[in-house]
Amino acid sequence: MERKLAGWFGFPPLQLFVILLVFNMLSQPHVVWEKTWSLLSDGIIYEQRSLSNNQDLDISKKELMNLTLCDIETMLRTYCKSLRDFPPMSFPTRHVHLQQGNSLIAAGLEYDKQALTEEYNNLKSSLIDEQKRVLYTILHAVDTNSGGMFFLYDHGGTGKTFLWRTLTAAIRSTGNIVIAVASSGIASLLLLSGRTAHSKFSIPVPTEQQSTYIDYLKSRAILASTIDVVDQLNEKVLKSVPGQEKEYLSSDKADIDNNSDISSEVLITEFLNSLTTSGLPNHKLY
Ligand SMILES: Nc1ncnc2c1ncn2[C@@H]1O[C@H](COP(=O)(O)OP(=O)(O)OP(=O)(O)O)[C@@H](O)[C@H]1O
Repeated sequence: MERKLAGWFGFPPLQLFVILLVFNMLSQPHVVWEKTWSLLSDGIIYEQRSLSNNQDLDISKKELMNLTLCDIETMLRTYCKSLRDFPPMSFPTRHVHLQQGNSLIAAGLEYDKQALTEEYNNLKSSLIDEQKRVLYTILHAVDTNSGGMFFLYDHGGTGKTFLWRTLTAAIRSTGNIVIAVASSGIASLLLLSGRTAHSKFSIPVPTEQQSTYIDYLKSRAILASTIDVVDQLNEKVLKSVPGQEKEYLSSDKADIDNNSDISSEVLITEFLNSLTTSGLPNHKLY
């Protein structure tokens, strides 16, 4: 099970566990948690030691489990979910503050600069001219501390995220901080160490029925549209078109390699139907 968690889709295990929870793909999350918690907590001791600048920092098993649950709870909140939604999953008994100093700054600087420099050079070498122009314009604003607000827009699949990754690697490789935020949890997964804006900046999300999350943020921040927002709008507009809606279904199945770590039970039709892929029209399988 641990090997599967580590291998699936290339997500870090903790993030993958959260995604499986959010998509209700674990029938017994607490069993998976009990069997894999040590894998999920991988990196937390290292993180705590470097945040507290104390390489001898000792963390008990109970504390480590609690810290891991805290991380899971924080990630779930970005999807408006909580560990309490998945009983009998454990809930962190308290928020542990082992960190000393400014943990946000420490976390923002905690990158392998050499690896990032290599990644930057690698990504940069394949940029097309238009991407390079945008990259250098923004890097110039950073280097000269002149500030600015840049909107990058184009059709899906034209390389915006790729450029964003190049920019992030460039800036982080020089020891500067990039705060990667997106307006939805799904979009934030595409960004290196990305979080939703409301989670990162602790923007409260209203719970009144009449006000929606989008309306709330619209009055406070400029949002870039993400694929899921575009899909929602698309659906809304299509619903307002007069006439009867007709849905065409595709027939297909996942081609699972025998040696693959991906289990066929995971790739259920409902999950495949929840995916929208850049460059492909939305679809429904049956
Ligand atoms: N300069 C490039 N060199 C190599 N591959 C690239 C380049 N630019 C983009 N790609 C690849 O093209 C694909 C689409 O790019 P990307 O995901 O960045 O597009 P996008 O504009 O962010 O799409 P969307 O708006 O749908 O999210 C990705 O697989 C990405 O790795």
